[in-house]
Amino acid sequence: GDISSQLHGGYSHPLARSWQAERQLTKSMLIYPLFISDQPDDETLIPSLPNMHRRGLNKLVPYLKPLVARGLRSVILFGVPLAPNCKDALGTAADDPSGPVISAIRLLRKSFPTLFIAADVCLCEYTSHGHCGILRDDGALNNALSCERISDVAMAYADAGAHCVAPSDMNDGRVRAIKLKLIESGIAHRTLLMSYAAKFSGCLYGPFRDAAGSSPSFGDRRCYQLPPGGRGLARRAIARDIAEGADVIMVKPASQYLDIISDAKDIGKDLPVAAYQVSGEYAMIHAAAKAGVFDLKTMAFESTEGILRAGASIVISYFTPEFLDWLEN
Ligand SMILES: NCC[C@H](CC(=O)O)[C@@H](CN)CCC(=O)O
Ligand SMILES: [Zn+2]
Repeated sequence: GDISSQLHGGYSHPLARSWQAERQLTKSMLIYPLFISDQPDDETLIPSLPNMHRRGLNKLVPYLKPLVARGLRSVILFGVPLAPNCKDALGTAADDPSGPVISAIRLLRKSFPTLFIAADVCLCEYTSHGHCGILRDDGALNNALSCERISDVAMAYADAGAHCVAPSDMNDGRVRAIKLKLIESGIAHRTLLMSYAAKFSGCLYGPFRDAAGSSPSFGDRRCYQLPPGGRGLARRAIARDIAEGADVIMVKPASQYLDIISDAKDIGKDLPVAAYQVSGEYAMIHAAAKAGVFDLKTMAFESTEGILRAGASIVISYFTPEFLDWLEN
């Protein structure tokens, strides 16, 4: 055939193959999720999430010290309130000043001055009903009350010193509500707003819900997380959150939604796009590797390279500790 039919020469050498990628995975792209227990000495393995633990305040610094030394740059905090009867219809415990997330923000800011600390903002870990907001009598989310409450929780985390607040609730207009309060209180200049803009309902969050005790007590999240087929809705939600002041747009889950990551980069070409490889994706890769389908490390990289290829430059990944080692060698 003519000369243009010959491509092999462009990627026959390993270095030339690496040049074909627009983005390479680096340690600074990784955000590591942490489950913070309200029991100070807790350090409990999470059966459904291989190698993941929930940890109390007394166990956090010793655990993170070697990871920060190996290049950990960022964490995102999820509270796991275990105290009996601490959950109510408003998720009051979410912004308890002595609660797990606010205490951990203060502790980590003090202990690791260079660590970028993001706080997930939602109510589902703290509400008696397990939904990501405040409910109406008919069981649907009360949008106005939920945005008011979510933005209050975001403010509490930002006031405590979080570098980033990340609303994962999917209430309409919560990004605007948070941004307005950040501006009004004069801390918008030091707080990054990362929106879970396109977050889909589905079966990939089970292990997380086991870990965080955040399953809905009735119904599901199909009326506020996006329908898996809703590409247009995702594009509209991404455009809306950018207009409302999001500094980073996140897509979640990741591997089953690479087209959405690509859309997010297309719509938000002037913003960094993040993707969250969720608990179900992570557990599935571990299960398949254990079953001998593929090598764990190879698939951890291959799935993440696909997420980067789609347009993400930030990855929330439970593989972060391993990547710190794998990227070193
Ligand atoms: N606020 C929703 C939490 C949501 C899971 C759910 O829908 O219950 C995600 C946390 N942001 C789950 C993350 C994961 O599965 O890893
Ligand atoms: Zn939630």
